[in-house]
Amino acid sequence: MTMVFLNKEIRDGDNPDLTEERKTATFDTNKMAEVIYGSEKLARRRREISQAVSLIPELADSKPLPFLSRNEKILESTRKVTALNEHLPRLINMNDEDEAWHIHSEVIGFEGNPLALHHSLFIPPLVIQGSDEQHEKWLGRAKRREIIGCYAQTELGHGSNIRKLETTATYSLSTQEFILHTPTINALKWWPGALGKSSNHAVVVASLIIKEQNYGPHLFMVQIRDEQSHEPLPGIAVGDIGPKMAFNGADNGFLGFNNFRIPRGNLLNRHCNVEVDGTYVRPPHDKMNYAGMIRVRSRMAAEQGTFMAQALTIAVRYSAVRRQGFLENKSQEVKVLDYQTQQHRLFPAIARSYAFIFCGFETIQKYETLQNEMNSGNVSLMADLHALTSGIKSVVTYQTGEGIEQARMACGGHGYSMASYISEIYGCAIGGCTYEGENMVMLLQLARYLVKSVELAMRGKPGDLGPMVAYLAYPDIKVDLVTGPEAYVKMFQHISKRQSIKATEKFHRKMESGVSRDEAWNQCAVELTRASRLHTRLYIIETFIRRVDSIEDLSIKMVLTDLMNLHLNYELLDVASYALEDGFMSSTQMGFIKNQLYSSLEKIRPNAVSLVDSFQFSDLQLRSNLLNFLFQVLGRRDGHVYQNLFEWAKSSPLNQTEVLPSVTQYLKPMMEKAKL
Ligand SMILES: CCCCC/C=C\C/C=C\C/C=C\C=C\C(=O)SCCNC(=O)CCNC(=O)[C@H](O)C(C)(C)COP(=O)(O)OP(=O)(O)OC[C@H]1O[C@@H](n2cnc3c(N)ncnc32)[C@H](O)[C@@H]1OP(=O)(O)O
Ligand SMILES: Cc1cc2nc3c(=O)[nH]c(=O)nc-3n(C[C@H](O)[C@H](O)[C@H](O)COP(=O)(O)OP(=O)(O)OC[C@H]3O[C@@H](n4cnc5c(N)ncnc54)[C@H](O)[C@@H]3O)c2cc1C
Repeated sequence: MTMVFLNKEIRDGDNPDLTEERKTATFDTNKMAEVIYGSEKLARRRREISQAVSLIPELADSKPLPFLSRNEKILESTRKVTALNEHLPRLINMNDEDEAWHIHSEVIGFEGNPLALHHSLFIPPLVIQGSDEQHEKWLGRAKRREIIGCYAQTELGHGSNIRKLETTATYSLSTQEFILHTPTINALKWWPGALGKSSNHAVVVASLIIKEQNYGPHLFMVQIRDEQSHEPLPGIAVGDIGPKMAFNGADNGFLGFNNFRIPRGNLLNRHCNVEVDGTYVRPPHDKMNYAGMIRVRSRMAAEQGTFMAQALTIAVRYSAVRRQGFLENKSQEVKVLDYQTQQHRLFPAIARSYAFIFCGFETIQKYETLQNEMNSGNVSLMADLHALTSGIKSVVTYQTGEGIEQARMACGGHGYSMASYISEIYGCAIGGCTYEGENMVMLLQLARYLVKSVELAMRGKPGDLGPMVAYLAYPDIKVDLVTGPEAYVKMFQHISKRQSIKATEKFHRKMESGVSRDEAWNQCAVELTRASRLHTRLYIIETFIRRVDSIEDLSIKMVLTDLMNLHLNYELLDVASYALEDGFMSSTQMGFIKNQLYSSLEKIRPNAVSLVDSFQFSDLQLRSNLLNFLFQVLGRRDGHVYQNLFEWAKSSPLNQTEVLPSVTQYLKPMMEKAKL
């Protein structure tokens, strides 16, 4: 029987320790899901989709994924994604990217699949950079999945420094074609997802050469495999790059061109062009060809926030059923969730998950505004959003990695087992520190923007600062943290401003002492990245406060206020040394922050399970309950962990036979030999 209590679904037969947690929570998890996902409709749609997926057996994993070999993983992810495509139009709104993302994560898990990049990195650059005529030619085919594509930018020798990509696209005046060529091994495309074995088309980024002049990286639509035989076309070398830390259900690949010709019309030319006579038509912004990367980065905060939320759902539920050690009552061991250290490990990460998701919705909206403006020829918002998303991408991926690793450790030994699924989530999430721009490189991009802003403020032009950096010109007025969130923001603004100014001044001093600009920049790089992180963390705090301010439901507002206070105190404590250094923060204030932090942990404790339940991840999504399989495992909603761990172990392929060949071939002879 299911009893609904503030929508927390207390189910007969659930582990009583979890039931107890759900009963004591002070808010309605459906209402919280509406805040997390943006509206009642969006949250409800997620539940409906999860429910629909759970009723379609062919969308379930046919075996536990960690027991599969690489080939089996690719076969399984391809089976599921093609089966899913058959059902999609019935299950989701096909124009809704969030619904598509959600359903893929239910069905595929974190292993990746050969069509993931088709939708997220092949179609979007075609939409952004392709002309109407090019949309006519390829977009329909791509959307109907008549062709499969990927995004091939990174090379063996260059990823971060796009300007130095070595793949060339040389315009031939005589044939009006581009000749794609890979001049060296280093110039092989390397890493693109789904390139290795699955795609037959690629958006290829290559340096455009016209009459021996290099115009820098441009995007080209390239067919790489025959549509019938799927064999590589003559002049193309393509294959898989081998197993990776995660994403092993996907075929990241390499690609080389041997003077491979494509028509002039294959340069994606909505914003730039090469005329028949070789005249180059410039785009409205120098970095227009990088716009697709801003798009992906703008989605990463919400994406990474949900990755961390999944690991935390597993760890918090498990911590509520895991009993070990004693507190006051010596007759019953305590739930490990009652230990302050466990709370300190998990609750700030829950707060960050919420913060990243809220911040993510704002950045996605900002990108949509940019996209609309770009479509009408206005590129003035690009620089701001590039700077902002560069910082956010770097901070959230790093902190998500930290949070997931804490979740793993919080599960003790069982966290280390793949039965927890946390290692797979971790491998996928921390890829984000590297893909879409290596974190240090992107922090330094934001630092360029901060340094310029400080210079403007120093030149007495604070009016020229955008709203995101206006605080760089604010006067330093001491704050009383007791007054609430605004005081925390002001304290953080002071810290961030001071670090940006210090780094800029150091950079200037270096140059004044005769060091070249680039060398001076490098000698200040650590300080500059610190400024970028502080600026970004301040921005995330502000978005959290804005979101909580906008909530009307009192019970939700109260628990989110607790979570926000935890976030404010945890973040400020983490960077307090910057404010102690110049006396802006006193040691009394430092003590106040710590006490607030500990009291926030206590306030959140009764709501912890419901805070993670509110993300409403299905057991399938957490790989914690596979259809047709009894085992699975740590994050399961019903909390029956131990018997399912035992089922999991019994299902290991190693246990399908009592005596393994490793024993008969090697251990037995060794032991026999030792007896002689
Ligand atoms: C549920 C389970 C699901 C699982 C799936 C989850 C996730 C997905 C899985 C896997 C990942 C998938 C895909 C990954 C794809 C990729 O990684 S694609 C490759 C991405 N590559 C990069 O991001 C490369 C990073 N490098 C760069 O972007 C540029 O090289 C860099 C910006 C660092 C430098 O460019 P450069 O041309 O050299 O510029 P400068 O440094 O000289 O700067 C000049 C000015 O240009 C401004 N600028 C730079 N970029 C932009 C931009 N995009 N927009 C606007 N302006 C830009 C820069 O600010 C400088 O301005 P100022 O001179 O300071 O004014
Ligand atoms: C899971 C995954 C999926 C991917 N998918 C795709 C894809 O679909 N398509 C695609 O084209 N690419 C893809 N990539 C490639 C990815 O975009 C690049 O690996 C990434 O941009 C980093 O570039 P890099 O490998 O050249 O790192 P490098 O730049 O070589 O980084 C190595 C080190 O050098 C440092 N460094 C480099 N430059 C600077 C600098 N200027 N200042 C300071 N430090 C610096 C970095 O901080 C880092 O510590 C993927 C990568 C991964 C891991």
